[in-house]
Amino acid sequence: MKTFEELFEELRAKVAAGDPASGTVKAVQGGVHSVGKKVVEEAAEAWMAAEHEGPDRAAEEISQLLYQAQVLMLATGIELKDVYRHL
Ligand SMILES: N=c1c2ncn([C@@H]3O[C@H](COP(=O)(O)OP(=O)(O)OP(=O)(O)O)[C@@H](O)[C@H]3O)c2ncn1[C@@H]1O[C@H](COP(=O)(O)O)[C@@H](O)[C@H]1O
Repeated sequence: MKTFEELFEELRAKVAAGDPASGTVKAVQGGVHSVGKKVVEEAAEAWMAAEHEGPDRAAEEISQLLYQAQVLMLATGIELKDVYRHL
């Protein structure tokens, strides 16, 4: 189990190091347009799971949505504090 902040730090470090085994590094290299499509895809899957598949499946899809949101932040050069100041 990991928190939102712990996941972001893990992904940030992998991107900074250019870890060749990391799917996140590949996704960030694919650019904002490609990552943005994954955000929309996971948002739709989270919605469908919440409406039709129950809370466990919804939680799983929401975790993927949060992950893709973090990948979008990394692809855009946005840090946690840049987002948090809007909350
Ligand atoms: N939380 C995630 C995570 N959620 C989703 N994904 C990836 O995002 C992609 C989602 O693509 P798809 O929509 O095709 O997923 P899917 O397999 O069809 O599943 P569904 O959405 O249909 O349920 C897949 O490649 C997943 O592996 C994730 N990849 C990584 N993480 C975390 O990020 C860490 C670093 O990962 P790497 O960068 O790969 O080392 C990992 O340890 C995990 O903690």
